[in-house]
Amino acid sequence: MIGRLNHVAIAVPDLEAAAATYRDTLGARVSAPQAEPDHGVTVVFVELPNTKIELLHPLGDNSPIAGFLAKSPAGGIHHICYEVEDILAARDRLQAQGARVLGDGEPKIGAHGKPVLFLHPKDFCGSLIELEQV
Ligand SMILES: CC[C@@H](C(=O)O)C(=O)SCCNC(=O)CCNC(=O)[C@H](O)C(C)(C)COP(=O)(O)OP(=O)(O)OC[C@H]1O[C@@H](n2cnc3c(N)ncnc32)[C@H](O)[C@@H]1OP(=O)(O)O
Ligand SMILES: [Co+2]
Repeated sequence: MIGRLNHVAIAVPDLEAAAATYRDTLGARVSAPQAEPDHGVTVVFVELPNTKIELLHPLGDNSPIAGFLAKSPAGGIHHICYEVEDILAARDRLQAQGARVLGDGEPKIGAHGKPVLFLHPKDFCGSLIELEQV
């Protein structure tokens, strides 16, 4: 069901510093910061030859990544995103197997303009999973 690795997301306490680290120290191509108010984050994309890194910083009072950064103030890997061809079919199959789909279970439009869903980390080896329909 899952396909390519779309991105790995890293929650960071200082977005500008993290972008500079990837651009200046690691020599990667990084985007300008992009506010995603529907998701409670500001994101910088790092373009790699085979995938993307998503640098995430909390936006607003109820950011879903605030608790994660409170527990890991230096930042850390927050989620991995796999591509799926049919996100509703994937959701239904996962729920039928007992997996918890986060939020109201309906896909939202993600940072790449495609529908996304999140799966509870406790159901997937301690890793938060994002599914993106491509
Ligand atoms: C930019 C848009 C989009 C894209 O297109 O790419 C994005 O990526 S948006 C990214 C941000 N959005 C989300 O993360 C949405 C889904 N996330 C959530 O709903 C919540 O973050 C969460 C996963 C339910 C966690 O909520 P929180 O309130 O922080 O934590 P809890 O205390 O309820 O956590 C329960 C349990 O899970 C552990 N946990 C939390 N976050 C993670 C994580 N990222 N990876 C692994 N484990 C995580 C947490 O430590 C708790 O464990 P215990 O302490 O053992 O109970
Ligand atoms: Co993401």
